[in-house]
Amino acid sequence: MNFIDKLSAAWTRNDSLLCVGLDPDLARFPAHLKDQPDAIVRFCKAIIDATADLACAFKPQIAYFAALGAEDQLEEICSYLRDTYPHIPLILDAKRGDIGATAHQYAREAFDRYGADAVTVNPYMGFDSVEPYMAWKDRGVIVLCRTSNAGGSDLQFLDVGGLPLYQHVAKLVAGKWNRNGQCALVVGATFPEELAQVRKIIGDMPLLVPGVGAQGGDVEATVRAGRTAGGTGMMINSSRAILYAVPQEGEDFAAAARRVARETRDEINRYRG
Ligand SMILES: O=C(O)c1cc(=O)[nH]c(=O)n1[C@@H]1O[C@H](COP(=O)(O)O)[C@@H](O)[C@H]1O
Repeated sequence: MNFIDKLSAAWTRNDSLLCVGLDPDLARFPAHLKDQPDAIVRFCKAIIDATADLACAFKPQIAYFAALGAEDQLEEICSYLRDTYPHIPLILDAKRGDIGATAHQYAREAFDRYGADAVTVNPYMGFDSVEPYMAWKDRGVIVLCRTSNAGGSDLQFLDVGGLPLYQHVAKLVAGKWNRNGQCALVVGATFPEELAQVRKIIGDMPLLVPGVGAQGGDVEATVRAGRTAGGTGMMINSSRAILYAVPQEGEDFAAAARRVARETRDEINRYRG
């Protein structure tokens, strides 16, 4: 099953547009895990098990692993995800961008080494830097469009032939670049007006929408702006707010993560229409 079909099936099966981000930060781990050699694997597996029935996707952020030299732990987590929850898409957040020959190596890393269903990429270097990922026709290529950070406006709002650059990217990716129907776009939940503009341009193409939770994006505004007519079309990502939810009485970290994931999923569903 290709990425888009797998995502559609996960939206339905778990009645969820919530993407759980896996951004493991040892400094924020529970004390009993911090000193364990396999702390990252144990933490991420516990989060995955606690939220798998509430999520439409999982999104490990590669920098959190690579910074610690923990790529082997990322591999183990990815293979656990693929084996245990094969119906849930695995998105590798790597935001890669490079010349074609190098991009091909990044694609091998994402799709062959980690077995990701989709990867995030940066469009700044143009089509020949994105095309190598498309050789894996059953995988998704998720292109940065209007990112969630304030500084995204520095370039993404520049006027290009009468359109802000991010809208130009949306048109390109939904049109010429989407040869195999495997593309999606990243638009931050922190910018619901732009999210609505992008949705108008791209039809039903899926959107990865980070920025609810720790970055303060408004869930209602996000869902109303980004949903498709069918009430889907988005992977709304939350990472830190779920991973580091403060346990209430009787909860461990995984139960707290589950509670916040459920609340977030349910809040999203309230506005899907
Ligand atoms: O591509 C992404 O996932 C991404 C794009 C973007 O515009 N903004 C953004 O925050 N992200 C990622 O989404 C996650 C957001 O994490 P939280 O702010 O903790 O929910 C991080 O892993 C970011 O790297």
